[in-house]
Order: sequence, then structure tokens, then C-alpha cells
Amino acid sequence: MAALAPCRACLRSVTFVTGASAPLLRPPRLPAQIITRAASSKPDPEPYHINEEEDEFDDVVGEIKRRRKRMADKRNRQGGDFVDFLKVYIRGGKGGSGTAAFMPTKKGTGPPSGGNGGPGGNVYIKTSPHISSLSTVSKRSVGGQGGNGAGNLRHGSRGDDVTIVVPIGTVIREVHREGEAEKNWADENAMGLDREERRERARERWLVKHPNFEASPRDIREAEAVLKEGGRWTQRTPSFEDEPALELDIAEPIDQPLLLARGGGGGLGNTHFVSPSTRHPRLASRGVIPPSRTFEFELKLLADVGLVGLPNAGKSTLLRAMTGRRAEVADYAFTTLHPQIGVVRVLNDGTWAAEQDTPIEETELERMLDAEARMKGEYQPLPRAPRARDRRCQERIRFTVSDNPGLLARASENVGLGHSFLRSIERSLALSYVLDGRRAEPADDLRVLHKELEAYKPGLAARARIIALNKTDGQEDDVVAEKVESLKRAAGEIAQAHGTAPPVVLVVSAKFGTGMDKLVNLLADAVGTARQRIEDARPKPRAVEEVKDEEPEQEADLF
Ligand SMILES: Nc1nc2c(ncn2[C@@H]2O[C@H](COP(=O)(O)OP(=O)(O)OP(=O)(O)O)[C@@H](O)[C@H]2O)c(=O)[nH]1
Ligand SMILES: [Mg+2]
Repeated sequence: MAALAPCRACLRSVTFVTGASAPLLRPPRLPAQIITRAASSKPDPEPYHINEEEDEFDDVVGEIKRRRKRMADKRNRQGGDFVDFLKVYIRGGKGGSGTAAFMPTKKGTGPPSGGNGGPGGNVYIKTSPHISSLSTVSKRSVGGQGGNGAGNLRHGSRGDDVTIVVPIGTVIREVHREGEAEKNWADENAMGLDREERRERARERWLVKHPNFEASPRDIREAEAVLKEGGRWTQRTPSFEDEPALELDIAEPIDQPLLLARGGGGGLGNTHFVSPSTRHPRLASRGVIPPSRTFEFELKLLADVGLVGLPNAGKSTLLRAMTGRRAEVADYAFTTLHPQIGVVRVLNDGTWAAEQDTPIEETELERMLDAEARMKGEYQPLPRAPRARDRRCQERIRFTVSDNPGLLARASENVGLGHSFLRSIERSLALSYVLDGRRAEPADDLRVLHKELEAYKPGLAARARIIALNKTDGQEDDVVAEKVESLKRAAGEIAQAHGTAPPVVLVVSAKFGTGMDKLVNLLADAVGTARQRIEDARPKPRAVEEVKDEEPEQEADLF
């Protein structure tokens, strides 16, 4: 040991040398040889060179802008893809355990002083207008566990609450519920345990023993009785027959978070087990594990108008033409993989305009296609929705339009993008078929679309009041007229078979923006009528006079 002790002289030198000049604080010097080798192993850096030629400079600016845009897009998506269906496991947090402890006194063990366990955290749900996908919802949401109690009557802390944030339009259904008691019961049945063995297991599950003192059989019996009396011993979880499954249709923003799962209660400290016969209970109880629930989260976008068509019919181009929303457009099927929504404002003078605040997004694919077209000299900008002509004009109606992925035959059986698409149009007030006018028989496409809508949800097709025959530009008038006629015939037949009014056939070209005024105004009328119908169906609060008139009669009945 003596050999390891620093000598007095060394200590003195360290103590009195301070600040930057302290030799012990300086980094060790590398031998000159090593420094030279390290420097020579790296090639000399090229001097930074800025090319000031105009086109190159433009490119740099463009690249920076593109990168910024890409980053902003990614942020908006919050790193995930579009998700509109999810199964989520939810459970309130476990309650913390109580403690068996005693006050220390000079004479030894004093009165019981075990604190209670803290309750587990709850799971809540709320909406955010800033998200439009379930991609940020975690598949497992469990409330925080309550803290355990401690001696000196210190109670455990409350578990942290968890809040699930969903977009507006989410439908939530509880599909499975299982309590701990039921799980244990099933396990014990499988093990073939008898009554006494089950009881022993329950005691192990519920009771916390003092770390130093052995609990007597009487202590255990009495603690069991206390827990049974408080309803803590058997925590039955109500089945769906006893308590219906939770169903929530979140069609409007939620201001206050809603409770989905409550956390488990905290366990009892040993002060709760004192009785005239047991002054020093050596037991406490564990916290409750709340039942686990499985929920289905389904996002049903809330657009007033849904565009329904086969792949490549021009739905996204139409959305763009009507709303200015830059939905991805390309000449192949399934360009659109998830629904997108734009807003149309119709003014009192019959003119219409895109919602001013609609974000205009440029997609990656589009940029590539535009660049290619520019190189070939074939660039043609896609239509933009018009701006309001007269800013002072009042707005007649404002509605949202959703562009959806293409529908295929047998989509109702989940072929193609199937249900994910149908789910989002299910709640639209009005639908519009979009047909590719370049196809030989658009009437056949209409039959397919109608059949699929009806197969998914009977009565859904009745909401399609308009048929937009798209891509009619560059076609002979008589060819178009013939297709319109055959469409009208097909629509009439379908309507007759279902006892509904036939939809209106409109000739449009989304790409060149023809026929848009009529289409927008017809859609506005359809939305207005549907909204009015909903308003009329709502139960009205009774007029005050009416209630007043009835009051004397009610009083007369009472006496
Ligand atoms: N000539 C012409 N071409 C059109 C018209 N509308 C759309 N197109 C073209 O048709 C192709 C498909 O258009 P999209 O809008 O992507 O079609 P979509 O129905 O959204 O397709 P999916 O998303 O794949 O289902 C694109 O090349 C458009 O430029 C139109 O009115 N006239
Ligand atoms: Mg599309």
C-alpha cells in the first residue's frame, strides 16, 4: 500500500499549479513522427469552388427548394404512410402494490404504516385536425403503472395517462375484451386445479407479504376477507352481453379527451388490514390489472362528394380541376393509393373557386413527368381550379371532394385496393361516377361500378347522382353523343331496377377544364339537398311556448 501512495513532493506540485498552465490538464503531445504520418495520409482538400454560371446556380436553388419541400412533406406525413385501418391493443395501467410496513419504535415494531399503491394511468382518445391518417397511432397503448406504496404511509404515485390522437372521421369499435380474472380462470381450468389450489394461487396473486415477518394463516384469512368485502378479490370483467362493446364515430373534433380504458386501482397498504384480533397485519394487497381491450380503428374520411371510377378514368385530374388540390396524376392504373380531399367554394353568382388555403402540393412523380415532358417540348400545365371572379360575392356553399383509388370489379370482395377505397366513400353525401370517355363502352364500366357499390353496401349507389363522362376532348361529337345515349340507357335501366331516379350524364374534360361549371353546380345542389335532408331528420328542440302550454296539464295530473 505504501508503494502506491503519492510522494509529498508530487502532491505539492499538483496542488500549486492551476489554470491553463497546469501541465496535467494539457492533452498529451503526440510524437512528431505520428503527426506527420496522420497529416500525409489525407489528400489535400480541394478548394471549395462555386460555379457562377447561371443555369448551374438555378439548379442549386431548385435542389434546395425541392429538398425543403421533401422534408416538409415528410414532416407532414410524420414519417408514415397512409393507414386507414388498424387493430389496437389498449389497457389501463396496472395499479401499484400496497406495502406492509411498521413504524419503527424504540421498543421494536410500531403501528402499521404501509402506504397504498398508486392507481394506473388511463388511456384517452382525442382528435387532431392536423393528421389525416392512422399511421401515427401505436398498435399498443397501455397506461403507465402506478407506483408502489412505501413505509411511513407514503402512497404510490399515479401512473401516467396515455392519449391516442386520431384524425377526425375515425370510427372505433371494441372487438375483444378480456379480464385478468377470466384469463386466470381459463388457465386454471386447463391445469385442472381444484378449489383449494385455486384459492392458494389467488392469495399469491393478491397478497404482498412483509419482507421480514411471516404472515400467520389467520392474517391471510382476514386479509382475504377484507379484499372480498371490498370487491377486490374477484374482479369480473363484464362480457359484451352485460356491457355492450364501445363504439365511437368521431365525426367532429373532440375538445375534451374521451376515456377509453381506466387504469387499475392501487393496492392497499397494511393499515387497511388492522382488526381487533390483528393489530400488526403483515400483509398488503397488489394493485389491480385492468382488462385488456382490442379496438378496431377505421378511418372513414369525411368528404361531401366522393369520386368513383375505374383506374385511370381521370378522377385525380378532376379533383385538381375542381379544387386545385394537386393530386398525383399519371397515365397508369392505381396512381392514387389513398384518398385525397379538396375543397370547392361555390359563390352566389354561380362561379366557383378552390378553397384559398388548400395546400398545393407538387408530387415527386409529377416533377419527373414534367421534367421529361419539358425535355421533349411537350409540356402542358395541368388545369388549376379558377379563383373567385368577384371577391365581394357571397359564398353559396362550400363542400369537400375526395379523389379515391381506382375501383376494380370485385373490389367489394377486397380485390385491388378494395375495401380501403370503399370505406372512405361510404360516408360521402353524394357520389359522382367518373368514366373514361375513350373506352369503347363506358356503359359497361358504369354497370361494374354500380354493382360493386351495391355489393359493398346496398343503397350506396343511390347516392351517385351524376355521371361525368371524362376525356371527351379530341373525340368526334357524334361518337361522344352515342356514348352519352348508351350511358343514359344503362343508367335508366339500373335506376328502374332499383326504383330510383336516373343520374344526370355530363360530358366533361378534366384535363382541359370543360364542363366543370355544370358539374360543380350539380354537385353543390346534391350536397345542399343531402345536408338539408339530414338537418330535417334531426330531432328539433320543442318551442318554448309549446312546453309552457303543456305545463298546467301535467300539474293537474299530479294532484
Ligand atoms: N385527354 C385527356 N386525358 C385525361 C383527362 N383526364 C385525365 N386524363 C389523363 O388520364 C390519365 C389518368 O389520369 P388520373 O387523373 O391519374 O386518373 P385516375 O382516375 O386518378 O387514376 P388512378 O388514380 O390510377 O385510379 C392521365 O394521363 C391524365 O392526364 C381528360 O379529360 N382528357
Ligand atoms: Mg388518381
